Amino acid sequence: MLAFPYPKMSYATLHEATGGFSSKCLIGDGSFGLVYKGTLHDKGETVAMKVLKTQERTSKNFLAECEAMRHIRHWNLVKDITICSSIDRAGNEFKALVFQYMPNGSLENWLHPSSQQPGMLNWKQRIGILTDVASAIHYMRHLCHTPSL
Ligand SMILES: Nc1ncnc2c1ncn2[C@@H]1O[C@H](COP(=O)(O)OP(=O)(O)OP(=O)(O)O)[C@@H](O)[C@H]1O
Repeated sequence: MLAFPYPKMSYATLHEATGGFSSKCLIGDGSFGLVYKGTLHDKGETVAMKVLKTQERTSKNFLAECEAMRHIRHWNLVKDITICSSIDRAGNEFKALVFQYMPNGSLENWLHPSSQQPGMLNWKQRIGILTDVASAIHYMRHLCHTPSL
């Protein structure tokens, strides 16, 4: 088990929040894991949770990544709420990151809408996004070079 300095969520809480990791709650598939939308029943809060793929679950970098994310404070970067490091019902190692839920979908889909979708962003909005992304990258670069991390 990982030692983590703030409250972790249990597997049971995440299981309940997603109706047993139901396909109806599946909202994304990234390189590190599947992303589910869930509702925390005690708080009524909607969250996104990234359930790490098997090969990532044993990664020694997991805790280091969580620790780095704990320091992120930027208005253009999603906040992580907590982690779950547990054993699932089948007895396998289970690791997930829990984030604030972003209701507007993927930025990629906004920038490159499919042919069925109207292109909803004008150039002024696109330049705004460009500036925001540059600001977040600048912040992350600075954070990576901070000696205390
Ligand atoms: N906090 C969130 N709120 C809402 N949806 C999210 C959130 N995080 C991820 N998603 C959805 O899940 C998808 C996959 O996210 P993820 O971060 O795993 O991968 P990615 O950034 O799209 O790609 P990669 O992991 O390859 O860099 C996103 O495209 C988005 O649609």
